[in-house]
Amino acid sequence: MDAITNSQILLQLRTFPCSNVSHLNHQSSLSGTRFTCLTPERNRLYQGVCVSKVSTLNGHVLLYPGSSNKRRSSTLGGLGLNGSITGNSLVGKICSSAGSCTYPDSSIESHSHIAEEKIGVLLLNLGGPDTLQDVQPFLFNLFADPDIIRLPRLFQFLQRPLAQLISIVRAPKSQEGYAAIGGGSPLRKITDEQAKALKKELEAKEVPVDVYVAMRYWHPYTEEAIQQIKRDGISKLVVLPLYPQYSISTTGSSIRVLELMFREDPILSRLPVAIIKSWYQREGYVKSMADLIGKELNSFFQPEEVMIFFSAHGVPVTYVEDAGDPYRDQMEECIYLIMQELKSRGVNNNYTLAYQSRVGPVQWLKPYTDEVLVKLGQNGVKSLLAVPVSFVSEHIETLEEIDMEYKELALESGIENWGRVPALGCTSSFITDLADAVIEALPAATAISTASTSMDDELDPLEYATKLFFGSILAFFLLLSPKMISVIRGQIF
Ligand SMILES: C=CC1=C(C)c2cc3[nH]c(cc4nc(cc5[nH]c(cc1n2)c(C)c5CCC(=O)O)C(CCC(=O)O)=C4C)c(C)c3C=C
Ligand SMILES: [Fe+2]
Repeated sequence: MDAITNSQILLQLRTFPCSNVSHLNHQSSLSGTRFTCLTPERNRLYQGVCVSKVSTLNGHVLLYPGSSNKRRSSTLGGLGLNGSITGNSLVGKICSSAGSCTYPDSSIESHSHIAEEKIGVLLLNLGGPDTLQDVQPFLFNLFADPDIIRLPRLFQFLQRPLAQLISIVRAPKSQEGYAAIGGGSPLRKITDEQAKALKKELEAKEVPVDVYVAMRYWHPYTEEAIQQIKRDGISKLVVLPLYPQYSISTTGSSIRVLELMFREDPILSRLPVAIIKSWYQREGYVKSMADLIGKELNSFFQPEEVMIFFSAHGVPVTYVEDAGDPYRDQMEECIYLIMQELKSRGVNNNYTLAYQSRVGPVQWLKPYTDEVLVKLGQNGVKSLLAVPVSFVSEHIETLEEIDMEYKELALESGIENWGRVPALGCTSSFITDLADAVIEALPAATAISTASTSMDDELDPLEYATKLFFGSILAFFLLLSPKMISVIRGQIF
């Protein structure tokens, strides 16, 4: 960026795919030089206003501001933390507020301010226990999340006691799993390595950033990362979940926590933020997955005979069917894109998708991984390549559930040749693609909106008290009922 003067660093894009920008058709009422940019990757038009000049540097498209110092609207993806969840509409989009797009103040203020711009990248992940002693408190944090155990509003006051109960009952089984993979989760170490690799890659692309790791249920907690971001004086932030597909229970939960923190803090609420909600459809990711699959297929004696078995983390079916979680749609599209890429390379293997890791008595997304493995074995499939597709790092569900439990089940069911594709980790083509995603998101960063969200909808106090009273009585009897206790013991854990 050495050749760019301060006033020129307004916006920076590199091969900006329009699918990553929300509300492209929105027309600004403010005057400014129009521009159109044909994105080389997808051959789509990218349009905007209020930009006086377009040029390129180091492969980045630079958009220069108009002369006004005032806040202004544009058709660039203006971001808030309160993007709504609407099925496929999230596909490939950066979180957008209500469709209005705003240049962040920091981008159009004085030159000296721009010169001080410090970009931060916040990696979101789930977190995992470092030791076996951490397992129960980690599980408590997880089950206390209203995006993981989704209680009706009336029963939400039971969230923490229920989390305490479930975490204590579940802990021994989880501890067994973590003990089998070395006594703790490798997630923190791998995520730290990914953070370092991303920083290095962005520096190589002449976009210096600080990268932070924000775990949802264990250290380093999201709150810790955000405090560090404040201390470091970050002036623009890109939020990048390490989940390729969006789910209410993963990316959605972390964003909700961020939203709460940002809305309450006068400094954070003015910080321009861009959130990349999902990125499973990015060419770099799809190609990196196809590379890994192709490589593992070649380790089989007869690669073309191998069934490619995509195993995705499940979610309860109500998330998708009642709460509008786009996770299943995104997962199916993701598998389709990976298979298209493999076909273009001459790989025409049979493939299937199933969902793993269900917890509790409710129905989860089907088909279930264990059931499909048994059926495939019974149907005569002899070679199978498992592809974990919800995560980009190794953790308990790849190292223990897939490599141990599912492998054993598959071999017992008649499958003779078993293989598993490793998680992407720090694969260089993947890290490069994440770096590109960050660069593409930067121009759309905007300060959090102060508009109210659905979370602000308050109940009438009398209605609330009544519901609480009757809810408590009902919950008390439910929890004490012997039938309920046996259901919890027998079916959930
Ligand atoms: C009970 C509900 C759960 C939902 C819904 C859920 C969704 C979900 N989770 C991941 C990724 C991970 N889950 C991990 C651990 C984990 N998850 C649950 C429960 C739900 N997950 C539990 C109880 C646990 C603890 C482990 C266990 O006891 O089985 C992890 C961390 C693994 C580690 O190594 O520590 C990840 C990562 C996704 C992607 C997802 C929805 C799409
Ligand atoms: Fe999980």
